[in-house]
Amino acid sequence: MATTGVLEQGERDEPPGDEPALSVRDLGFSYSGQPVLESLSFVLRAGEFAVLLGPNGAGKTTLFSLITRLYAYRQGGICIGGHDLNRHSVQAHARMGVVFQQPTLDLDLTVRQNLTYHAALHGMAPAEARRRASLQLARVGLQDSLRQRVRHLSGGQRRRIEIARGLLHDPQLLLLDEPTVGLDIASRRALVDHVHQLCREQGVAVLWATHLIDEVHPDDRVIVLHRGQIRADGSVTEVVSHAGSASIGEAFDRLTQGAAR
Ligand SMILES: Nc1ncnc2c1ncn2[C@@H]1O[C@H](COP(=O)(O)OP(=O)(O)OP(=O)(O)O)[C@@H](O)[C@H]1O
Repeated sequence: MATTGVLEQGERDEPPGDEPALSVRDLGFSYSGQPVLESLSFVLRAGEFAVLLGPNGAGKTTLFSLITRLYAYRQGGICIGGHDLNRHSVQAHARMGVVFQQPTLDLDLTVRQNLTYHAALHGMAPAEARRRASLQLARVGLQDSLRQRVRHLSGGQRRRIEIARGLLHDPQLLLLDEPTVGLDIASRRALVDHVHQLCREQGVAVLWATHLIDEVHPDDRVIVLHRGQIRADGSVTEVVSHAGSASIGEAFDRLTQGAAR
């Protein structure tokens, strides 16, 4: 089970470069005194694809809200590329891309405008922004859509554009919160396969949150979250064996006491 190696956090301004893409240490969080995350610890290495698998209400979005600093945490720590999120948030977030559960593209702008606007927020010069937009769009197979208005694209294409946007500033870590919501089965499968390929080709670490068991690939690392606690963390084989089950679906059911059904 992959639960070791969490960093001593916030000790350095410039990490040496071999730091984990993401390290979460003893993280806890409550809404109005009601605990929703309890002592979460895990480390995500460069190029690793991890599925954060949890039923509705497990705490996946809350975890993402802490990593993106929508909410502040007081218990535990988060480091991105070795940068402590509370102490060096600008450096930490420069190394992270996000695809939120709710789409956030401007439908009335073109694909290029959406991407270059985001690049400007990251301080990129216009020529560099255009170069990177073309590169990332080609990687998601949408190089011909630059001048199209987002409103005219399909749900699957829009999600790919959000992924291209998340990768525009060449982050070490890509977070995706239930990115297949609203897509049909074929588009879902294509998107999952596609992000696996990006992960392999670009070496970016991916944390993919979902409650859908069929989005787990056989070689993935799986972190099972239930009621704010990590119930298992390891390869598919390890999680299945840990739960004493015959398949990852059965293991998920057992570890979440059927909450996923
Ligand atoms: N703003 C909030 N105020 C109070 N409680 C909240 C708030 N947001 C979420 N919760 C509660 O925190 C728990 C975790 O919710 P969260 O949205 O993080 O889970 P999730 O795993 O992302 O679920 P889903 O798959 O349904 O999005 C749930 O019990 C939820 O009701």
